[in-house]
Amino acid sequence: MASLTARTTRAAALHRQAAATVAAASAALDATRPVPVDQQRQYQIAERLRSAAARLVPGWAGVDLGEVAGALPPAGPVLPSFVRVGMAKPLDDAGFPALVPLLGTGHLTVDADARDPRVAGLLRAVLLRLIASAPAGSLLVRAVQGPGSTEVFAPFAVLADAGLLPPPATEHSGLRAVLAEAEQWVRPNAAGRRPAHDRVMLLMIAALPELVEPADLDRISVLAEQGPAAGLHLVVAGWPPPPLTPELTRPPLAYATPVTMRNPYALVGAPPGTVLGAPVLDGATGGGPAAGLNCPVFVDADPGPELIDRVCRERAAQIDSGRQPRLPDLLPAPDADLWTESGAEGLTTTVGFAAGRAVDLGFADLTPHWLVSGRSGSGRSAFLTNVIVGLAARYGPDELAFYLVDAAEGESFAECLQTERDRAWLPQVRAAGLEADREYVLAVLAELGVELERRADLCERAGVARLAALPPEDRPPRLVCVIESFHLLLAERDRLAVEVTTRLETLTRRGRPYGIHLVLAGDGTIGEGPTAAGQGDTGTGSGQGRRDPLLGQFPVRVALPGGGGVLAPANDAAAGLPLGSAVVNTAGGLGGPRGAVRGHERLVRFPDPLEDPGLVAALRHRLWSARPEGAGPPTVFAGYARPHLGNDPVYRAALAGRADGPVALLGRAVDVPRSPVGFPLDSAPGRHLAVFGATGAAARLLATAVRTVAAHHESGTARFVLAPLAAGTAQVAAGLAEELAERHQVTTVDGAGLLAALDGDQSGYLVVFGWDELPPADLPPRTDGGVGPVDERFTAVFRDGPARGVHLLVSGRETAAGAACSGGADGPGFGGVVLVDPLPAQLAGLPGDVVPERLRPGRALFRDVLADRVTVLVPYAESGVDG
Ligand SMILES: Nc1ncnc2c1ncn2[C@@H]1O[C@H](COP(=O)(O)OP(=O)(O)OP(=O)(O)O)[C@@H](O)[C@H]1O
Repeated sequence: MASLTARTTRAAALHRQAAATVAAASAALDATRPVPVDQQRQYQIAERLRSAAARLVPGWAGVDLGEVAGALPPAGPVLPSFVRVGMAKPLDDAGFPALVPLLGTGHLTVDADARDPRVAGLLRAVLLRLIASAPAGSLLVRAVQGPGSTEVFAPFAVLADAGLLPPPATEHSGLRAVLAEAEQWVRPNAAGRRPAHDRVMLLMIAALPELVEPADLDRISVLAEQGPAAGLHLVVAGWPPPPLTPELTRPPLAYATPVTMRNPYALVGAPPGTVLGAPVLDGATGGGPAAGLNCPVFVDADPGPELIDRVCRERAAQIDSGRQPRLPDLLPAPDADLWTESGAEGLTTTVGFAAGRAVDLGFADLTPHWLVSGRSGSGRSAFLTNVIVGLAARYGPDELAFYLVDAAEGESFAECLQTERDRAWLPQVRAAGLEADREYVLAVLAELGVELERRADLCERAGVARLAALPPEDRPPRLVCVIESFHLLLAERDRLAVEVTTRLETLTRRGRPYGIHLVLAGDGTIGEGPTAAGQGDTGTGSGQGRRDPLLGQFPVRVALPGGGGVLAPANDAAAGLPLGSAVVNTAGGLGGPRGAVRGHERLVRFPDPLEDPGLVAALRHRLWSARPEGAGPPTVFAGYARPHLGNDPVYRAALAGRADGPVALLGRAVDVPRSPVGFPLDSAPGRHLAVFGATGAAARLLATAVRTVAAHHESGTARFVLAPLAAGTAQVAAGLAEELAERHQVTTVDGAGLLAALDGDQSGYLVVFGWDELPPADLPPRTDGGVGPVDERFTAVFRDGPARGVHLLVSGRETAAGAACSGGADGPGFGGVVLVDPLPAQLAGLPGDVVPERLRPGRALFRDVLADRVTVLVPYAESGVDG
């Protein structure tokens, strides 16, 4: 016990002795303050240096921060090369700004760290000057603060959201992460060249964290050597580190201007590559005399949190509002070669700008599908157009193909497609659906499903798991399917909605390795977030708190104004977004702690591509001119339009005498290739056609079908008997008769005449407008007591008419459809039945589970009874052949 007490007493005495020695040494060192030799000359030199400094650093980098008030000076046009660290005072009443070179030249070290409040103040002043004078987005800052210096960067916190200054690292691990980032910044590229950054990175270390290791110090030394040539500059307080052990002893940093803290002033050493004045005693480093500024420098005081906060807020706002990007900012340089990018590993384009930096987003393994949401007028079309033209400018048709679908009214994708005024299209677009039916969307998804299987098969045969592993010559292009106004597809929760969802689930789940990508865009009701209508539900009925299986396949979420629903419920990053901005999140919408920097989320600004419509048109023409030889335009399905018979390839072939047997053409299918829908009138039993619907609409569709049948016959080789039995059909029949009579034999008859026409054995087409008007009043009623025109003479036509070249082509009211379809008890009925604008109840009465539950107005359903197939179609425009 006695010896312990003695040891403690001795230790205390030694401590007191050491403290006294330090105090004495400090006083002695302070007494070495350089004394001016010639006072008069000092005044003159100080004056000259003051005006030189004002010229060298005219703005924020040199201003007296204590005098900044009212309106803040603007940022400079370029990054400042020098920055003020304090006032050099050769005499008490003569001083000049002490400037040190930093950005573009080297580094700054301070021997004490930021636990010394003067050092903390100096660091804040230097950082404030640099941030305030740097043009928006040109300076990135990374900060490290160790124990006792944890609040150094706190007043700069608002810069975190602008992406300029992430929260400082405080732990050893954070230091290592920052060093790794800085090393990445200076790392030579594959060609061995230093990276040519368009920005500068500033790494500020206010104090080294605890537990730093010799290897960390070595990394800092190496960064100092490599940094200036690669746009990295260091400000390190507490360097050289205290030489506690030989392992922790380090020489001054390369290219650094050293500042040595004294009391109450500091000494500024010679900047890299220069010698200043006479040697000063560099007692702090123990390194003996070193060239430096031969007078004391009073380092700049802490600018105070108010000024820092004001400046940072203003700069953050400026960066945020920034220069409004324009479409060319998103595109490759106009004089760059076209289509140089490979899509093997993915597709990438610039979608906007954050803090003055381009934000790229792509379709790749980790980001295979995107969900884009925004209220009407939020710039959704603008955002999508930017993406489409951005990709089209980078990847040629060998690398990329688009399917573009918009379910809503509007002019979407018009910039990508041929129009009457401008026949140029984007050569990557395969098919487009405007104001598309839900059936069209389903057809697109079905086509993609077939393509998925084909690609899976291709990969399997090549023994690879991904498209990217195929040899370039065998690798099909990546497919990007954009479905705009997606919310309309699932608004009705019927069978079709379920089918759409199921197909989407398959495609999104399995499409990734095969280069099939989906972009679903919709209003604020899609998604899982608080503003989404379904609260965790795409409309598929899979909500109730469970993760929606479809949405789960979309790691990329883009929230435009009003579209916060695609972000996670707790992520309100999209609240209050202005037009022209979007939150781009690549983590399925997940947020993170407020204020923390979210590497997976960016608030971007994007341009209105049509601000200058000539730009998109010029690009479209350039890409179109470069299209592969023989490439045709995309097939465009416009849901608002009626197809023209004159454009139908089958009809054209018939007119040119190149068609096979006679076919009654009905319209174009609601499918991707817009297939002509026709019913062949060959000699097989049941080759009779019935069209049911409102009298006028059914009659007109029938008349057009009859025209197409006539076109299949050489002049004078066909006979037509027209029977306009239903009220209001005479005019249609008369128009048709007049037209047909130019090339064929035509007779117009009443009910009795029709029956008489059945008596002969001549071949021909019996065209009845008003099938449900049979039997006519002037004939005796049916003998079997039933309704409808079953009569033994009709029975014979049904049974063996086609074999004799006799076909029934009839129209009737929708109410007659059910009774007529069976034809009669004795034989096959109509082999082809068209329902024009059918009601849901009529559809429900049809056999088969592929029949839709309801159709959009202006559509018809064709049931090929003989082939057991159902097709939704758009009937031809009633003007017939105006092509
Ligand atoms: N980045 C932008 N900056 C400024 N204005 C924009 C921007 N993007 C779009 N706009 C303008 O906003 C309006 C709506 O844009 P857009 O048509 O792209 O939105 P939308 O969400 O598709 O709307 P809607 O669904 O009603 O068609 C247009 O007048 C467009 O010119």
